[in-house]
Amino acid sequence: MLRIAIAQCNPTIGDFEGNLALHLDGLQRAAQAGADLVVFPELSICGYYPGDLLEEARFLDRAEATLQDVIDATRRLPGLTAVIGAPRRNPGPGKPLFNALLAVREGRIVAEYHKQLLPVYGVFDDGRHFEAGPETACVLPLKGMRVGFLICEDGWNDDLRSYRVNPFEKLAQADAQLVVSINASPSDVGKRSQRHALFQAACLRRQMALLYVNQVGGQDQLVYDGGSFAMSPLQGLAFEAARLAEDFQVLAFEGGRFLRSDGVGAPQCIDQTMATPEFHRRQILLGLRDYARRCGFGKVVVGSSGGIDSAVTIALAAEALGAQNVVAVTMPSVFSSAGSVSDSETLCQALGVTLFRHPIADLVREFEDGFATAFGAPLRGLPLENLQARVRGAILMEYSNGYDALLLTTGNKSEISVGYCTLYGDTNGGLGLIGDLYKTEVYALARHLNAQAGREIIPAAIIDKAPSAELAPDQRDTDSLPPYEVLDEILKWHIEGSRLPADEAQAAARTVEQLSGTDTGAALVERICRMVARNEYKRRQSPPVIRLRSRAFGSGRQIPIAVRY
Ligand SMILES: Nc1ncnc2c1ncn2[C@@H]1O[C@H](COP(=O)(O)OP(=O)(O)OC[C@H]2O[C@@H]([n+]3cccc(C(=O)O)c3)[C@H](O)[C@@H]2O)[C@@H](O)[C@H]1O
Ligand SMILES: Nc1ncnc2c1ncn2[C@@H]1O[C@H](COP(=O)(O)OP(=O)(O)OP(=O)(O)O)[C@@H](O)[C@H]1O
Ligand SMILES: NC(=O)CC[C@H](N)C(=O)O
Repeated sequence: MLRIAIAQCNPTIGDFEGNLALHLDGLQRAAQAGADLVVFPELSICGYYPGDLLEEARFLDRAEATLQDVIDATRRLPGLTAVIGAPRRNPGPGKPLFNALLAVREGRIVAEYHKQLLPVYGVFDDGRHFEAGPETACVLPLKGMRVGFLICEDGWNDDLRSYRVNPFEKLAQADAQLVVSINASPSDVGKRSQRHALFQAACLRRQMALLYVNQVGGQDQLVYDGGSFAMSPLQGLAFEAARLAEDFQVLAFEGGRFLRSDGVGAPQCIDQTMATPEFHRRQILLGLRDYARRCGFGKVVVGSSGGIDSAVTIALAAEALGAQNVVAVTMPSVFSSAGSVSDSETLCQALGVTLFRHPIADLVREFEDGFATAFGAPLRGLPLENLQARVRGAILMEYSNGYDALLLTTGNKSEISVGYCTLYGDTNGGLGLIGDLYKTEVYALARHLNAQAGREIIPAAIIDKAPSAELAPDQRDTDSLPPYEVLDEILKWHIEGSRLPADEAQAAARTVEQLSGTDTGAALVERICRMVARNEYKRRQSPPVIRLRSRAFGSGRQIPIAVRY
């Protein structure tokens, strides 16, 4: 019987002392539990993905020193093999490094495996710094069992056949009984079930069991969800660790089956499935917490308009960081409705968030006068609308500078897509929480947050009011845009396409097909697609948004700005 510990941890890129502490803690706990094997995630020593930090000699030296410290620590823990991830220098031709898995025991490296499949698509860029490892299986005999190793993308080709090499198949040919895969796999809607389906098919096809250990935590716009799992052809999904939280678990493996750590009976497999709004909530909470913590912010500030986007942002921030660490600012102008202030007050009272009031009418008037005096013409129309957003943006950045609070931007994916937002105005900020949610999904999340809290933390008045930027008299979003129910379907069809779940993809395609049946409908679809293309420049200058779907704006989507298309 093999006793295996899963160290589902949250390493910080470049925090070598912190990452060493995570490893030492994992080793200690594994030894105390009598484990034979403890498994950490991909690049656990330095955190995934360090990008061009991998080009810095000091970074690599520190990674090497930390790895050595972990190897040395195993000397004091006889009988325990640790599987860790680290960059390794490539003495041969090609890229300067390997993305390596090291099995270490009693102060020695007993197996070393180099990732063969280096993803260069979406948010991944492994091929930028790493050389592919040799196309051979790495198998370590352990307590009479043959344990084979893979690193993340290596396991994704058994079915997809996107690469010429198939490391999963190679392990089957090498008679591995148990595959141990170390991963840094970011989560998005549907990713968990995609992983399960893909690996379940591979395990069945090759008749091998799998232990999949994933990193957890937020890294810039990406969130890694953990959800490490054990799977076997005999049992299917036998165990799943916590999702979107650190976890440490011990299982036993014998006769092709995963068992409880004491070797008696099947492990308890708690269903970690989440409804979509709950996944959105949990992913955003973890993303914000880790972003703020890693960047050294204890507090955040948000402009509170009395609208749904700022309300959901404030509610999520209060849950992630504690209401005492969130500050909201209401900044009424001459066009603001009474509700913009009173609804902000009700919201902030319900959440326990401090609300400051900073009217902007006088400031806007000063700008108008200055503009007319300097340029000889009055400021009217869109420039005047944008000025209000920019004055608010400047005030929020003043607060951010003055009180060391991270400014959260409140844009949703619908408006970011079509550029319905003011550059250097409401796009100001360091991080966007709901920028990967279409407006209709923001409403769903608001309702979910209320249901979760068991009370109206987001007042019904905010959920029920017609969306308005309140930058001109009686303005409604529908003056410039189609209703969000229609806009969102067009955008989902255009931006997410086949990456949507089948039912959503069909609904979006159906809406676009119906619209395209009339001249005005077809023109609308065309106009929206053109708006998306024309506003790439705004997105390029906007803050990162927490990624919730595979096609989030940001690092995984590369579209040139200065194009005619
Ligand atoms: N290709 C390019 N590369 C780099 N920069 C480029 C550019 N094209 C324009 N620009 C610059 O961008 C400027 C235009 O962008 P910008 O100043 O943002 O202004 P613009 O996009 O013209 O207007 C903002 C829109 O967002 C709406 N809005 C504002 C605020 C809040 C909300 C809401 O409900 O959330 C909606 C507002 O009603 C209006 O429809 C140009 O004057 C130019 O300086
Ligand atoms: N009166 C205001 N006081 C404070 N902040 C404001 C005010 N109006 C707008 N903002 C800030 O600018 C952002 C954009 O707001 P706007 O009302 O123009 O559009 P929105 O995208 O519908 O957002 P929301 O649903 O939050 O109103 C708001 O989320 C908020 O952060
Ligand atoms: N780190 C990696 O190799 C990630 C790629 C992989 N297909 C995933 O998202 O899970």
